Amino acid sequence: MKLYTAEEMSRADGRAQDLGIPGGVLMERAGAAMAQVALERFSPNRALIVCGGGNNGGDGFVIARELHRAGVEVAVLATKDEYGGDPAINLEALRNLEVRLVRVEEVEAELDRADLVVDALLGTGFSGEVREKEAGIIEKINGAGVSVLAVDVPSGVDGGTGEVAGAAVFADVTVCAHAAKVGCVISPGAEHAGETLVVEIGIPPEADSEPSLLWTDGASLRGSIPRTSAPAHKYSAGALMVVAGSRAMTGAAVMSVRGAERAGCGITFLATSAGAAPAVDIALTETIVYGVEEGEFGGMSPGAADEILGRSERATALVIGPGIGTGEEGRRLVEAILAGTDLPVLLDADAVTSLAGTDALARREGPTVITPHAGELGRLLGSGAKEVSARRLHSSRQAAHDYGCCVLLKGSDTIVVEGGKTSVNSTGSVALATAGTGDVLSGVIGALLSRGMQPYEAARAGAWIHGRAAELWLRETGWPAESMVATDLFDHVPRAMGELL
Ligand SMILES: NC(=O)C1=CN([C@@H]2O[C@H](COP(=O)(O)OP(=O)(O)OC[C@H]3O[C@@H](n4cnc5c(N)ncnc54)[C@H](O)[C@@H]3O)[C@@H](O)[C@H]2O)[C@@H](O)CC1
Ligand SMILES: [K+]
Repeated sequence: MKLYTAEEMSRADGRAQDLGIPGGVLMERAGAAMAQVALERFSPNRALIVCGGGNNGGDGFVIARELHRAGVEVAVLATKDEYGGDPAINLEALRNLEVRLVRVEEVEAELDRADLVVDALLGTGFSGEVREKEAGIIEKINGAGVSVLAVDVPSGVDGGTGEVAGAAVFADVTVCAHAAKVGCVISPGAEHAGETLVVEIGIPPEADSEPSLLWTDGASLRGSIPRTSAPAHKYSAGALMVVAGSRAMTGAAVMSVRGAERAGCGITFLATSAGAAPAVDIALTETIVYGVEEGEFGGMSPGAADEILGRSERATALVIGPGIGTGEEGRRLVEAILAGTDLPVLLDADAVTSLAGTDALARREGPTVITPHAGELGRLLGSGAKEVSARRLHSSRQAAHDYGCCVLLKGSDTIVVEGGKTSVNSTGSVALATAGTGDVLSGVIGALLSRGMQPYEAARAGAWIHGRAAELWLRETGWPAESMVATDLFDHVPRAMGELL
C-alpha cells in the first residue's frame, strides 16, 4: 500500500492533470469507486451525503449521484452557498436529477432516518481545527449511531499527520483516493478512520513520486533479513548481549532473550542482577547468564558496567533496558555502558526513561535504536505522554532529530524514524497490549542488529515480525485477543520471520 501526505497527493493530482487527465475525470472515478464500496459494504436504503465546500465535497456529490442511480434514497447536505469548478458541475447534476438537498438545520432529522452517512465534508485540504459550523455537523454525525463511510480522510483528521485538533468524524470505513492518506494510519487519526481502503481513480504511475512515509508491509522487507551461510559458527550468526532484569523483574529479561533467540541469534548473553540470575538461568537453557553486582534496589549497580562491557567483547550488538529499573543507579549504569561501546545498541523501556535529561544519547556515535512507548518518549522529550500521543509523527521525528538515533515509537501504528526516513508498521493486533510484549520486541530487534542489519531496517523488520507473530497466534488459536500472553509470541516469531525470507 502506498502512503501519501496531503501535499504528495495534491502533487500527484496536479501532475495527472498536467498529463491531460481532467480533474473532473479523477473526481468522477473517485466518487464512482467510493459509491461502489458504499453499496457493497453497507447496502444502504437511505443515505445522507454531507458535502463540504472543496473537492472532497465534490467527490461526495458524485457518490450521491451514483447511489441515487443505484436506487438508494439520497439526501445531500451541501455546506457552501456557491460552488465552483468540478464540485459545481456535479452539484448541478444532482439538482437536475431532483436529488433532495437538505439544509444544515435538517441534518438531525435526516440522521434519524438514514442508515448510512457519507462524510465528504473535509479532505486533504484541511488541517488544524475545524470551524464551529463544521464541528457542529461532525458532532451530530458522531452522535447518531449510523454507519459512516468517510471520503479520503475522516473530516477533522489532518490527512498528513493523523493529528486531531478538535472535532473529527469517527468512520467505519474510510475510502482513500489513489493512495492511503497518512492521517488514516497514524493514531489518533487511525482510530477515526476505521478500516482504510484505497480505490484507483485513474492517476497514472508517471504522476507519482517517492512517498516520504513508507508502509512497512511484508513486500517492503522481503529478502532483507540476513541468512547464515556455511561455514558458520554460533558467533557468525550474531551474538547479542542483553542487559536486563532485576530482582523484581526477572520476566523482562527472559522475554527479551527468548525473543532474540527465536529471531535467529547464534548466541545470547544476559547480564542481570546477581539476585535475579539464578531464577533467570533456569528459564534460559541456551543463554550464558552473568549475575553482576547488585545495587540498592535489587537492580544492577553502576559498578557492574565494566564487567558487562568486558563480557560484551564477543557480542555484535546490545539490548539494554527491560526490567532494569529507572532510578539513579539505572541511569548511571546505562550511561556508563553507552559511553564504553560503539556496538549497535537497542535501548528499551527503563533505559529510555533513565536517559531523560541527559546528553548520553545525543553524544553517542554508535548505531542506536530506542523503542519507547508514548509515556517513555514523553519523559525523554520532556513533554508528556499526552502530547506524544496527540502528535506521534511529529514527536518521533523530533526525537530522532534531537538524539541522532533511530526511534521506534510503539503503538497500534508503530512508527520508525531515522534521519529523513519514516515508516509505519502494518502488522499487529490489540492482543499485543499485554505485559512483556515490548520485551520480546527488544529481543527481536536486538537479534537483527546482532546479525548485521542496520538500525532502521532492523527496527522496521522487528516491528513487522512482532506484529505478524500476534496475528498468526490469533489465526491459529482462534482465541480472544485479550487472552494472549507475551510468551505466546515465541512460537510464532519464527513463522513470521519465515514469511520475509
Ligand atoms: N481532482 C481533484 O482535485 C481530486 C480531489 N480529490 C478530493 O479532493 C480532496 C481535496 O480537496 P480540496 O483541496 O478542495 O480540499 P478539501 O475539500 O479537503 O477541503 C477544502 C474545504 O475545506 C474547508 N476548510 C478548510 N479548513 C477548514 C476548517 N478549519 N474548518 C472548516 N472548514 C475548513 C474549505 O473552506 C474548503 O471548503 C481530497 O481529499 C479528495 O477527496 C480526489 O477525489 C482526487 C481528485
Ligand atoms: K472526509
